[in-house]
Parts: sequence; C-alpha cells; structure tokens
Amino acid sequence: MPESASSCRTRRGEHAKMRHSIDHQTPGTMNDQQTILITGAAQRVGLHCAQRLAAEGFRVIITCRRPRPQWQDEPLENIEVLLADFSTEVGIRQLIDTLTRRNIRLRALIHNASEWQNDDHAAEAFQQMFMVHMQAPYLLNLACAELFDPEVTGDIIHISDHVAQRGSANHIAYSATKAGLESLSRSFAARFAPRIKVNTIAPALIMFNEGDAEEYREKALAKSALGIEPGPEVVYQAVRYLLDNPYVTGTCLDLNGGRSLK
Ligand SMILES: NC(=O)C1=CN([C@@H]2O[C@H](COP(=O)(O)OP(=O)(O)OC[C@H]3O[C@@H](n4cnc5c(N)ncnc54)[C@H](OP(=O)(O)O)[C@@H]3O)[C@@H](O)[C@H]2O)C=CC1
Ligand SMILES: Nc1nc2c(c(=O)[nH]1)N=C([C@H](O)[C@@H](O)CO)CN2
Repeated sequence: MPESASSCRTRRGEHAKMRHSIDHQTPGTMNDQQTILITGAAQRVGLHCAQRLAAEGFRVIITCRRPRPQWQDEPLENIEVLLADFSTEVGIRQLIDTLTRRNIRLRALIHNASEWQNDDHAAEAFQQMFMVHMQAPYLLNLACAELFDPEVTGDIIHISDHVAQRGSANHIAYSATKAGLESLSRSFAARFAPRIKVNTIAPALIMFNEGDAEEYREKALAKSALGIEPGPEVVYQAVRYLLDNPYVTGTCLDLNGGRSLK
C-alpha cells in the first residue's frame, strides 16, 4: 500500500539521521547487489543504460512486451528480463505483483518505456501514451515505494522529452502525456523525500530511428545549437549524475544540445 503522509513524516525523521551515516557506495561493494529496474529497456536508450549499469555492477532488471529473438543465441548479460505491457491497468499491476511477490529491493526505478506517436490515431494514441507515460509510472511509483531498500537513499527517474514544456504541433498527445509525467515526477519528489530522490531527464534528439529520412535527420539536427545526434551514452551520463548526487530531487535535467537557444 502507498505510504501515508504520517508514516512518511516518521520515516523522514529516522531517515534523516540514518542518511548521513550511509556512504553512497558503488554496487558490487555491497554484500548484496543494488537492483535497478528500467522499463521498456529491450532496445535503444533503455538497453544502453541497462548494459552500462550492469557493467558497473548493479543488478539490472528490464521490462519489455516481447523477448527479442536474438536473445536465444545472445542472451543479455547480467540483465534479467520481465515481460510487462503497460497498455492496460491489469498489465501494470501484473508487474507490481511480480516485484512484490519476489520481494525485490530497489535502489532505483527508471521509467523509460514510451510510445512516440503522432496524432493520426487521435483518441487511441492518446490513450496508449497516457497509459505508458503516466498511468504506469503513477501506479508503479505508488506501489514500488515500499520496495525500495530502506538502508540506501533511492532514486526514481522519469525520462520525459524537451517538447513536454513547449508542446509539439505534430505530437500533441505525446507532448501532453510527457508533460503529465513531469508533473507526476515533481509530486512524487515531494511525497517520497528524503527516502527516495525523484527526478526527470528531458532529452531532445538522442538517437534517430532506422528509416528516418536524410531530410528529416538534417532538420532535426538543425534544431539544436550543438547540432548532433549524441547517442544513448548522454542519457546514461545523466542517469549516473542523478544516482550519484545526494542533493538533487524534484528537478528536470535538460539534455537537449541547446535546443532552446535556436
Ligand atoms: N530517441 C530519442 O531521440 C528520444 C527519446 N526520448 C525518450 O527517451 C526514452 C527512450 O527513448 P527510445 O529508446 O527511443 O525509446 P523507444 O521508442 O525505443 O521505446 C522504448 C520502449 O518502450 C516500450 N514500450 C512502448 N509502449 C509500451 C507499453 N505499452 N508497455 C510497455 N512498454 C512499452 C517498448 O518496449 P517493447 O516494445 O520491447 O515492449 C520500447 O522498446 C523514451 O522515454 C523517449 O520518449 C526523448 C527524446 C528523444
Ligand atoms: N519513445 C520515443 N520517444 C521519442 C523518440 C523515439 O524514438 N521513441 N524519438 C524522438 C525524436 O528523436 C525527436 O526527439 C527528434 O526528432 C522523440 N521521442
């Protein structure tokens, strides 16, 4: 059950004392590995972050809706895969039940899963993006707060998008649901402090999709002052900053190559 305000205040007192006595140890030096759950991380940005965190010694669990065929021959190293589809409340709660039943102790929860749809399929697209960008993070945060390791300050990180704050003429529902995600992040930061830090990373272009036309790519690159397709490592670097910094919560980290300068 989600933590009530009063128990949160009590814990705040205990936690404040305890927090100063806990080093931010790197994983692998702990008796049991610190566990990080990343949603929608079977490909691209999420998979890159999962592989980098696993290589750093974290125990990494990822979710996806379908296992990749290549994993038959090349299984993901040191990464556990849980199947989860956030398009329905039942699907979200099935993941929560699995995590609860297995008594997983989380160091961090990274909400990376996302649909990037334009508005051609209006209501259906809005509903799907509401579920994955808002309903899933909301229900998972409420339930998983109890799964965080009480001995270590935890992190919840929401991956949003630069357009959440400015809107997007061609991705209205996408932008609106990402803005809703950023609001959720601020509310949960207030609710879970000081036990869990809660932040957002708001990228602009990180990596193109296969099939993106050259003209589209050039237009997208021209939108930022730095004009590059940085690749997923910059998201990992932002994740690492948030994990390692004990004094950052309730913030939104811009990761946009100077998109606002043009
Ligand atoms: N790529 C970029 O340039 C940018 C990315 N971002 C954000 O960064 C994050 C990562 O981006 P990227 O790697 O491109 O993301 P992808 O478009 O590759 O999507 C990530 C994963 O989300 C999962 N997903 C989608 N819908 C659902 C659902 N209903 N239930 C469960 N999982 C779902 C999919 O997992 P599966 O199909 O395996 O189930 C997919 O692999 C996203 O939040 C994105 O919005 C922001 C700005 C730019
Ligand atoms: N879930 C996704 N969200 C976004 C993607 C993506 O591939 N999947 N891509 C973008 C674009 O790169 C955009 O930032 C520039 O065209 C945005 N969000």
